[in-house]
Amino acid sequence: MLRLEKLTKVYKTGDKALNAVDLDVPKGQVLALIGPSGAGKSTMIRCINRLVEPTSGTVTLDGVELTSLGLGGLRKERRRMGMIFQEYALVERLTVMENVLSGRLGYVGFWRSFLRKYPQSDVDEAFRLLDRVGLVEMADKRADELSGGQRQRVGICRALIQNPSVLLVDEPTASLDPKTSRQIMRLIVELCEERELAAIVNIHDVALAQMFVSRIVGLKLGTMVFDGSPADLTEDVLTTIYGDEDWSETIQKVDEDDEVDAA
Ligand SMILES: Nc1ncnc2c1ncn2[C@@H]1O[C@H](COP(=O)(O)OP(=O)(O)OP(=O)(O)O)[C@@H](O)[C@H]1O
Repeated sequence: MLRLEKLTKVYKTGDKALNAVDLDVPKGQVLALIGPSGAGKSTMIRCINRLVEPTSGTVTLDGVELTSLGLGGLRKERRRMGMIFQEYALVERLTVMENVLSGRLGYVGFWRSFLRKYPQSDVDEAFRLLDRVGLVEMADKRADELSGGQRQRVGICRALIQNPSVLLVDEPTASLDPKTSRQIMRLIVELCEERELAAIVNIHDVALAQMFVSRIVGLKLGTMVFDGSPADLTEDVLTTIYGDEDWSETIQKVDEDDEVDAA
């Protein structure tokens, strides 16, 4: 279970990016974080693993308070937080297998990681994960030979091989076409269910979020203004989060897409 209590971030510039956010994310739950540009979504994800230091408030993961840890303790706890990024952040000249195994760098010793010599159990797990996401045939390909969707699958495997308890996912589909975006969201949700992982997915595409996750949190100017199910995300709620627009198309699109999927 991931718990945020009164999490607040004020940047040096005076920008109040997060305003006393309280949030519990239980195991196995995938939560979509929506909100306009500048609402504080990236800041929230980065405060959880302390890539950005919160100004006040606490973050607790499975009973361990991350916000009070020193550097050594934080390094250890970061293993339990898998990150998935919009731009994949793969090492282009390394193979798919090497990129996946790099997720184990927090566990293996300095020399092993320097020589890229991983234990056989890690290699076996990497093969299992690649098989699960349909990429086992690609294990020896270089990362720069892959399509966007394939790269994101590698990014997912790299996060999962860490054996995390939570996934922090930043715009996973922003660079992907609509069909691949759905496949990636579906995969993330399925894997979180299978592995009982909590996940926070920062996502701009509201319809995509509604289609796949059971809980949506809306941020506006650093404050949580919505926490509910996709069905509760009405036009009025979207207006509260994003401002005045005609939202009927956005919401309607979900129903139409579901029909296409079912066909
Ligand atoms: N390093 C920084 N220094 C100063 N202010 C920052 C910094 N990073 C973000 N901010 C400010 O904090 C607020 C929240 O930004 P954040 O990037 O978290 O929003 P976001 O919801 O993720 O936006 P987007 O959807 O565009 O990525 C904004 O006002 C932004 O200008």
